[in-house]
Amino acid sequence: MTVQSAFQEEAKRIDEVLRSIRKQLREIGPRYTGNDFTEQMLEIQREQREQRLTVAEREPYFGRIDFQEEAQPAPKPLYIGKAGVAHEQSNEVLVVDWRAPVASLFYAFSGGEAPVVYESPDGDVEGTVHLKRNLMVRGGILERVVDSYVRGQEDESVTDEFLLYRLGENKDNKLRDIVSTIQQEQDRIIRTEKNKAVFIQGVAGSGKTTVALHRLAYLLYRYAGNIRADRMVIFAPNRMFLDYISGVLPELGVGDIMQTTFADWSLEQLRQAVRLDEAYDPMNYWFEQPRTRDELLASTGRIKGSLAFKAIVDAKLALTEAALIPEEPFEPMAGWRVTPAMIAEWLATDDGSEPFMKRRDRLVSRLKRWLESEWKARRQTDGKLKAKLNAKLNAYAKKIPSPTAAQLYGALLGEPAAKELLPAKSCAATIKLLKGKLVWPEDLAPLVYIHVRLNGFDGSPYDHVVIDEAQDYSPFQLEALKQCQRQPSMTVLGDLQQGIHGYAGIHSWTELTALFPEADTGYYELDRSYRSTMEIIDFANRVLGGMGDGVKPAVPVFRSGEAVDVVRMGSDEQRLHDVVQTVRDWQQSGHYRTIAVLGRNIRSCEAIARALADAGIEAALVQSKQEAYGGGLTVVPAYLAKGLEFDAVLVADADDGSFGGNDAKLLYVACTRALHKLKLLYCGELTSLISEPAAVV
Ligand SMILES: Nc1ncnc2c1ncn2[C@@H]1O[C@H](COP(=O)(O)OP(=O)(O)OP(=O)(O)O)[C@@H](O)[C@H]1O
Repeated sequence: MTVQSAFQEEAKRIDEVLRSIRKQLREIGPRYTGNDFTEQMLEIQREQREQRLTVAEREPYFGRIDFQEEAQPAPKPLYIGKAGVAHEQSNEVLVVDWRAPVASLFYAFSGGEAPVVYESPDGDVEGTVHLKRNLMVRGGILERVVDSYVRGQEDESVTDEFLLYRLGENKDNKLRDIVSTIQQEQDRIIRTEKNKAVFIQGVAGSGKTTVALHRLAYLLYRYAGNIRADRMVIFAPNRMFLDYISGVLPELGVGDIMQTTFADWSLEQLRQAVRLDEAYDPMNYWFEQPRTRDELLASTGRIKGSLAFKAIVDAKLALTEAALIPEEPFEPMAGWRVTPAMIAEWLATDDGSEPFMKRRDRLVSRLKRWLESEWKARRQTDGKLKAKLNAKLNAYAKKIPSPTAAQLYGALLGEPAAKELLPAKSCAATIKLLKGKLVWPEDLAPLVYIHVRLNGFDGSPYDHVVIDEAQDYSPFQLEALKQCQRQPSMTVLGDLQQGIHGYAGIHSWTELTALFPEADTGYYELDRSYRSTMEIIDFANRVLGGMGDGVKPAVPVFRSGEAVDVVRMGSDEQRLHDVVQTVRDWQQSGHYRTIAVLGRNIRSCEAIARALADAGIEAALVQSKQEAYGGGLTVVPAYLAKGLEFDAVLVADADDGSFGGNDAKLLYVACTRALHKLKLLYCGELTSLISEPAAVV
């Protein structure tokens, strides 16, 4: 078949499918707004169907795979799209949902005539693939048809032409879905079973965030009825990042998933009983200037996030639990007596995993009931006596501890065990803050952990938890989150090579994987980077290369672009002048939709933003509390750009004063934000992290 006739064949089919979709949309009819419960339920289903059909109307499908099941006489074409569609009358499947088992063939197939297998609910299905075709449909119009595999043709491997086409496009201010080009290694992770803690170590731009979001959509489809979107949660590093990723799930037909930061979530759980101390922003402190490895390792954030610190917290909680049983009996009147042994027995009959405060409340109710029954058994009637007995009960109940998380944490920090781990100065400072109901980010994990142990989790246990940028999490944070699930079902993703928050986060994945039983844990690595050109990835790999053993270089997809420029400036003034000129040139070229100027710290970025403003160039200066990312031209400290991407990136201060020998990860993060164009400027000495003189012009 010629390319032209293939195009015509597909264009005809698209028209037919679109006709069916539009007919079905028309037939859905007017909205129901009445009070009948059954009708309301049906209306929810109609609404969901309408949403699916609306997505399908924009782009009914993006792929076709011709699969011949074993024992079948001929191959059958299967069209894969974001939402499954059946014919309105015959019920024939017109489009297969990308999450359906058979669709995995489209993603997993890598060429060759050998039989392939996919897992269906009824068992493995074997067969052969005859055609793999990508189709690009925009606004209902077929624009491109690319065959990546045709059985019997000489080149039997699947080509990446369609992927390269997608990667070459410019980006706007929102991350996009990748359903049409999910790669085999990504698909494997997306389709991993639910009840596991899945860890993904992936190089910059390997699609970790994207994969995690697609995995949520997959789990909701695969385990429909068993899990719910409103019992899933995504943890991201900051609110701006949440805004950046906010478009992906709706595009995949998924709503209602909570998306939050660990800080916001913890403060919510703590019912806003404390606030973050605005006077201390750890990022401003740690990124103000280069820091040594020893400084990072000795940071109080690392200690408070450690399992050793959690052990102290657990010991304190155990003592609090033991104190639920008072030393004295409850004896409101001579001969009316409940002994500590009886109380211990009452408590022991409770479910041991019940939060302390619930057990305490239950105990007090039990004592009340006991008093009532004694009252009746002894046929008492004197109202004054009753009031006296109740007062005694209240006084006794007061002796049973009921601390808040902040009180218990503050008490713990005053004890020798805490001071053995933490500097006494730090303990005293935290206690002082707590008195003013203030905390630092590093205190949130212990506090929320204690709170949940004391009071229970506020809400239904989570069906699935996603943690993005997990290299910045501590073991204690994960322990706090584990408490909010009945069984581990998590997707935990990150990149140790981007672990720039070494003062709080992990230094090896085993710090987190060890928290789960091996049988419930999956670990995957993603090495291919889809974001940047080969030139940018090679350059970024060299920045990391200086870190020595254990570095896994990113493997680029074969997408070539311009060389990376490293340019020396004679003075700081000249440097700012060049920033303005470069930005102006890039904007005028019309090649880039998103441009970022990155600086080492907020001071450097403020100077750049001023220089741009003086030149009449509008730019958004991003600070740590930024809520949204608007695209266009952005000036942002490198540490806040993590997770984002831009068509063109200018690193404005690549000198050795800004990026010291210990800052390879930070510079790597900065360089890997660029899709198509990367330029670095420096004054004086170039940072030693860029060792390759050939790269310097
Ligand atoms: N299979 C794919 N097809 C097309 N684009 C892809 C694919 N995988 C990833 N990408 C693109 O690569 C870019 C990087 O993806 P993403 O941000 O999810 O990566 P990441 O691993 O989380 O990156 P980082 O760690 O640097 O933040 C995005 O533009 C995404 O759309």
